[in-house]
Amino acid sequence: MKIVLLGYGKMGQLIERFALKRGHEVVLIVDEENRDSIELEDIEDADIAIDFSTPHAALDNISLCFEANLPLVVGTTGWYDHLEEVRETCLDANQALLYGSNFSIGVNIFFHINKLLAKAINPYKQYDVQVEEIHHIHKLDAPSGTAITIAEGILDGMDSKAGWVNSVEGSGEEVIPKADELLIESLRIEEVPGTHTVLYSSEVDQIEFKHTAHSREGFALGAVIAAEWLFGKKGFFQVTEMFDFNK
Ligand SMILES: NC(=O)C1=CN([C@@H]2O[C@H](COP(=O)(O)OP(=O)(O)OC[C@H]3O[C@@H](n4cnc5c(N)ncnc54)[C@H](OP(=O)(O)O)[C@@H]3O)[C@@H](O)[C@H]2O)C=CC1
Ligand SMILES: O=C(O)C1=N[C@H](C(=O)O)C[C@H](O)C1
Repeated sequence: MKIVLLGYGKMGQLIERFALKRGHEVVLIVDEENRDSIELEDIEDADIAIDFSTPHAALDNISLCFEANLPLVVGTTGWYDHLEEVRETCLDANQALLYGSNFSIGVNIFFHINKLLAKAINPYKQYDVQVEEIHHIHKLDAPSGTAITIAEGILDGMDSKAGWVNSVEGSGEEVIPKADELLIESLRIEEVPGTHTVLYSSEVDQIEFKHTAHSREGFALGAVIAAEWLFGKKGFFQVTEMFDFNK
């Protein structure tokens, strides 16, 4: 496939490496410096775009790809407040977009088990639940997109929680969750690639369910596989639709 990379930071550069390894061609790299000079004709002949840019840039990049009829994989997080309007535009204009807060296979297995775990614990009201995410200090958004997906999975399965709230360690803002609010605690430490933990606590014990990324490689390879999966399709997809863990 001829790939346009939107964003060429930590993830964009790694995705290029995996794309080339899997026999694809990177035909254009777009970053903050050249974004304003990109015209529709620069990207129209490509097969697919992969966006790992910034929460602020992602929406503009999505519009550009829709205009150019270019299918798009979006790994960027922090824009999900606009998810519904993007979905409608995508479907109305007969375009193709696949997004995901996390493209690693391990985290997608984690998402699946997280939902099952929440449903299993739901009848046992003595357990309270909390999510913790740890990332590097350069991360622009909080909570992480992955933590939001995990929280949504828990809210789906647990009647005792109605929504989530976020607290960022060291922000100086104290967040005390109400009984029906799920706390997502965000920590920013050095160069941590991404660690997510779900904690169920009762007076007598604690259950910890944890995923630790050792590097960004799983995310990057997953994004290239997602582009291969999306190629030739039309519609609005989530990365979770690529997997069927019930087979
Ligand atoms: N879904 C997943 O599996 C994963 C998602 N992510 C998400 O991906 C995003 C990128 O992460 P990461 O690579 O670590 O971040 P980086 O900050 O390393 O890279 C972001 C890149 O985007 C560029 N950029 C800024 N504005 C634009 C624009 N308008 N158009 C195109 N590119 C632009 C920046 O350019 P410049 O340097 O010139 O400013 C930079 O090269 C984040 O939202 C992160 O949360 C990260 C890992 C996994
Ligand atoms: O910014 C990152 O680095 C990551 N972002 C994604 C997120 O917000 O969940 C995925 C991964 O955890 C790394």
